[in-house]
Amino acid sequence: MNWEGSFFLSESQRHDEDITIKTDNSPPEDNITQLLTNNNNNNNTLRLSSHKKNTNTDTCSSPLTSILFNIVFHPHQYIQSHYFDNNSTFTKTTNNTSTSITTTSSTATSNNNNNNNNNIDNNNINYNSNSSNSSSYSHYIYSSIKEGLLTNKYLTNINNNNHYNSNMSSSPLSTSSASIDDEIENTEGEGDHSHCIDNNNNNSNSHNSRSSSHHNENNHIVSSSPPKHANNNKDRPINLPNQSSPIKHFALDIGGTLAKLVVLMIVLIFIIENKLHLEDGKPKMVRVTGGGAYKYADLFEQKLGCTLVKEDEMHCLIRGTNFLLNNIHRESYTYSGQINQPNPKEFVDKVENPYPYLLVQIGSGVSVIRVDSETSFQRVDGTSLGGGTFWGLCSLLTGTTDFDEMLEMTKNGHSNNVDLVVGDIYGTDYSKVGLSSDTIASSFGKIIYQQEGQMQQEAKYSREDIAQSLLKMVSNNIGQIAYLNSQRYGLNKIYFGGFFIRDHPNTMQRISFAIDFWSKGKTKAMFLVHDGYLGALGAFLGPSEEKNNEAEPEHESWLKRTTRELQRLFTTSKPEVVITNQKQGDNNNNTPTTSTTTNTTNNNNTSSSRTSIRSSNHSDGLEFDDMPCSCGGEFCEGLVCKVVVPPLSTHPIQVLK
Ligand SMILES: Nc1ncnc2c1ncn2[C@@H]1O[C@H](COP(=O)(O)OP(=O)(O)OP(=O)(O)O)[C@@H](O)[C@H]1O
Ligand SMILES: CC(C)(CO)[C@@H](O)C(=O)NCCC(=O)O
Repeated sequence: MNWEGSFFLSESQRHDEDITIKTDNSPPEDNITQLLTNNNNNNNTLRLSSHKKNTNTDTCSSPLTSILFNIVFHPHQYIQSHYFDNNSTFTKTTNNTSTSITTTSSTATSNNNNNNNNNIDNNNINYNSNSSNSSSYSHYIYSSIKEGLLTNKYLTNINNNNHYNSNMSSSPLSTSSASIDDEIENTEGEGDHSHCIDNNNNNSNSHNSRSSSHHNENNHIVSSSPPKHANNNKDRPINLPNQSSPIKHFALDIGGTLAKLVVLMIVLIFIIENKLHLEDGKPKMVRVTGGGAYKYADLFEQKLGCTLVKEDEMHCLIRGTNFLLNNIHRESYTYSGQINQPNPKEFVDKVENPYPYLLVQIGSGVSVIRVDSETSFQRVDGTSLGGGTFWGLCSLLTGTTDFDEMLEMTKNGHSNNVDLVVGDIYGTDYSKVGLSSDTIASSFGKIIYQQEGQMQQEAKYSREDIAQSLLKMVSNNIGQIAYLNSQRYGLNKIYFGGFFIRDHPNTMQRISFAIDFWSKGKTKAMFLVHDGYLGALGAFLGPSEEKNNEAEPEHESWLKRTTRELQRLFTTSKPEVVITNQKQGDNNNNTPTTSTTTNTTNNNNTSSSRTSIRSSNHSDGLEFDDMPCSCGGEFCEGLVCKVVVPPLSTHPIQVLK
């Protein structure tokens, strides 16, 4: 079997595609089972909504939905060739105006009762399927999710009759570069904003079709390319140029939050309906990482009948991070620790040799991983006070369950109303030991005074104060642990990943502040544009496990073939090929002699023999946003062609014990 695929990480989708699924009040595991068992039961209704505005405690939110869908199924070629190329027509009636997306095999009709109201029940789309292949609701859901249209405003009520209630508007594809929210706004209440899609099959060589769009006879925008992304560094897609066939490559990161279960549910429906788990009628493999890879292995195998390839979570995190750092221009950045800086982010154009570095992965819990080279790492520390702690405590103390709402609250709080600061104790600075009067002496330490009627001069605390104090508490603590570990191993690069960060200014500001504070300004916290997707990415990039397959010999791993394809691609588009012998990381000498591990891989080979391929049309320092790239890689914009080819080694990544 070929492991081929591409992925597409779009920051603009990240915040808007999060989905919540609620099925009765059953716990998620039961829902999954129920869903699979009662697949033909019309009463089995799933309700989807964004986690954002949903405060219902029976729901589970899904922060990773968009990326998992993108990574697992995204490839645009797939959507276009497999879905829209199958002759389907979607018609949406909005305020008595009918708009359509024309392909040819199925029909969806929208009966709009009250389009100005975002309540789901006021808008219906009856999705009438007349195609056995591509008319399933999951196709529609998937394409809508992928294009960011299934947000909180597009609450969906689905049952297995393929009757589909939604106020979903617009087409699944659009050439708009506006944010999803803008797009929603533009489409609401107006019937003629839907876009049409033509059937160009975007394979990896179809760079000429990139960003091209025109109006068809109905004056709808006809696009032969995926949506353009806002002129924002974060919105850049990442696309591997090895996508030539429908997806055979799945990767799921099923972590400690409920969210991943929701992803799992949707993914399962999608996989089953489209028989993506079968190849030539036989079960195929699905790559899964995170704790859920183990916890739900049986379920996957029983219900889908496919072989699960369990990828180790830490391996995946490191593989994903290394890939991003080595290949993606302006992936990492620092964030100012000062509040209200006008341009707090400073991007690093390219990390020439990131090793050694410390990765602090903040998910439900926190893992601290020392990465010595592309092939060696060690999980050196961890703390249970992580993203789950903030989420859980904040929920207990403020009554909201919505993560984004919590973060919103942190913006308007005054944590000094609940935190005891040095000034509260000393009345001034404690400068002798370097503590300014506004340094937090005790998180939540002021509450008890307030409750006992002391410190009456202080304002009473609000939910916002609590949320801000909690964020500071968790972030400071993680920052401190990160700093101590960086000192322990003599590392001056600390990268923070995980969905806890998710580009939230307050979170990054606090972590940066903590690192600044503890290192006395010597070390900077580094963040990653694709922070929440390291594990999923790593699983996707995992080596081919089909060692016994004759058609796919071991040395022909997916990574190697991708690399080869890249080389071929760049060679045919006549790039300037620059071979560089890269330097060792600049802080190798800092590695202390107290290190307890032995690196059994040949790091020298790994780092010195790298070949860097550059397309001549991109030089360092050039702005890449939204620029067409002549390398031929779709969406490249200078990202793909800046690829540093990893060594064609056969060693697996080694975990040092
Ligand atoms: N919309 C959201 N809903 C829920 N949690 C969110 C959301 N956005 C960010 N988070 C934070 O992300 C954390 C989960 O992060 P992530 O998905 O990286 O970890 P995980 O894989 O579930 O956990 P672990 O790695 O510990 O198994 C949550 O605990 C929460 O703090
Ligand atoms: C258990 C994992 C690795 C699951 O992702 C993560 O939640 C974690 O690192 N928790 C912290 C565990 C510790 O105290 O080291």
